Amino acid sequence: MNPAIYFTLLLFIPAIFLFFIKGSRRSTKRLPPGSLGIPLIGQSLGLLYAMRKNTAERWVQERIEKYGSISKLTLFGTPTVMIHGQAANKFLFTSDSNTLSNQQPKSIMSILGNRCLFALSNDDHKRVRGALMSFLRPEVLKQYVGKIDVQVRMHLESHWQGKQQITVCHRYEIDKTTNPFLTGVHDWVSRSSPTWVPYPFRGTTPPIIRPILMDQIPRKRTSSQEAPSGPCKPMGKFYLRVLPLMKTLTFNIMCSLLFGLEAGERKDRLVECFQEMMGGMWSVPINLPFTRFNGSLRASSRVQNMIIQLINEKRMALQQQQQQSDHGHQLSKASSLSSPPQQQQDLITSLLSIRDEDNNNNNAAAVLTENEIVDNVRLVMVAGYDTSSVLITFLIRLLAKDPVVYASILDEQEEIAKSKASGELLTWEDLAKMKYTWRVAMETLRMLSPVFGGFRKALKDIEYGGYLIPKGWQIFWSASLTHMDESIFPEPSKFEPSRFDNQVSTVPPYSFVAFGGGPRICPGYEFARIETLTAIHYLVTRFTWKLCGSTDDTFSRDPMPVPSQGLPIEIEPKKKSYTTIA
Ligand code: HEM
Repeated sequence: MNPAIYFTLLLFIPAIFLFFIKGSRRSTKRLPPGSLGIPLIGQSLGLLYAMRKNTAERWVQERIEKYGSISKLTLFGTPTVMIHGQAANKFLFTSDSNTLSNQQPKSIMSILGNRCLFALSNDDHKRVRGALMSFLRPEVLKQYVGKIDVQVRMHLESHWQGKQQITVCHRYEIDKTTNPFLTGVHDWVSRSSPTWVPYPFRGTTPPIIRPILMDQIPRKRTSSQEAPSGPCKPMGKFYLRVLPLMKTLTFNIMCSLLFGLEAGERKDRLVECFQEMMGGMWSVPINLPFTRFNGSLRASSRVQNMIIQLINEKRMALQQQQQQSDHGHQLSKASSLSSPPQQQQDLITSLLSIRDEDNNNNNAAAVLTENEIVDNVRLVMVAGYDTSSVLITFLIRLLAKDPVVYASILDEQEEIAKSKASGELLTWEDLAKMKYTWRVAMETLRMLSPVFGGFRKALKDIEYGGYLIPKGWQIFWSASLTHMDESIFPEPSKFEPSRFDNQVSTVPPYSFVAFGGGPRICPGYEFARIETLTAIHYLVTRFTWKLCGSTDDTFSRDPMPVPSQGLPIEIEPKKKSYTTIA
């Protein structure tokens, strides 16, 4: 044989050998069982329908019974592998960033921006997350317990206090010239914040004995809303809807801690834009002038402008502070990421203050770009708003239905309240004493995780559980099924807070995943804990409540759990309240 041909063949033999080996290996890997369904649509509608109908857990369970703990399907336009269980969670939360990346629906990513944590990986994710944690870590957050306490009390004062009964003073015909928003016949309702209520209220029967729901009362108030004279008489019970109220509360806490924004016109504008932005978060990402997605994108850019304005103001304030301190003393520089001074500041100021001190000079570069601050402040607002409000809402429902849990929580909270002077704020140490209350919260999250699950994307072909997950496919995990696994949580349908008596030793790793796990585990855990415990403390020590309407456990997912009608309750202030509003 010609030696040239001989050597060429010799060179190709390993490549040919590798090709066959690789080919034979690939052929041993099978795609998981299940059907991809109709292209692009697949099983998306089935899952969304089940979420709405409060049967999502059953939907996932049925798939597992049919195909086992790993199956393929199509969700939201992408071929997907659904996996579940403790081992699956470990795989998802510990795989390196060359194997899996985070994956979120397109609508969410377009609204939140491409520099938010959801979109980042590797070093960028570490750097930005580290910066956020410099504000969200417990050692820093503990300074803010008092600030959150003030927000909770203000909320109760304006939205709960005096809302047990409505009193109507006068019935008025309002014409367009008096108030263009409130034409027709209205009742003047006299409470701590008087408002007009349309008459006849919802239908033909007299409004007198009809329950009036908080958000059905017109919001617009004008100078024409002067209190009319005349005798007032009680007109019936006042119902509060818990979920919208808890959303208001968590939003206010965010505004105060993230932006240093307290009540006022600016905050009201932000609420409006924020709510519009949230409206299209899970919408079909079709960007046409009349779509929900489009409205949400526009609201998101208005929120962005407001955050940029706040950034500019806070940057100027920091520069002024810096000039003053340059005259006084030198700031100590201890670590490579210098933390902001340990005085209270908001998240934006904190993020602006973090400098990369590797270059060791006064003009060290900021660790985050302006875009990164905007996108991540917006992400924190979204991630923290829907989740904690849902947890507090479902705790309120539980306390109305479970007298044993209620009595134990009340005992714990009254003990703490008794140790405080009137009007004294709660402290970090007080929260540490609320052990039982937090166990109840954890058990509530186990049985009803606000975040149903999430997605990751395979960055290369992965072999998992004997099957192939091809590169580019997404992986879907659901918290609830591991939470209901009886080999991990015996009698999973029983509400048993003692499962969390000593979470580290009693709950195996990667089994309780309401906050996710691994490098992307929720950084807002402590924040959520402080808000929840503070809210429950003041609620149980100052009010009693009972559920109105349906008292069963139903809710729908949108995608967060929403109890029927937002959970209407009837409240009664306590005669003896340990904590008075300062
Ligand atoms: C009961 C309350 C909460 C629950 C159940 C919850 C749950 C979760 C879950 C499941 C994830 C996804 C983890 C993953 O993909 O592996 C997450 C991520 C996140 N959460 Fe929370 N969360 C809560 C409250 C909060 C609060 C109050 C904040 C902010 C103050 C917050 C900020 C975030 C952020 C920024 C991420 C993205 C983290 C990353 O990608 O690195 N969360 N949360």
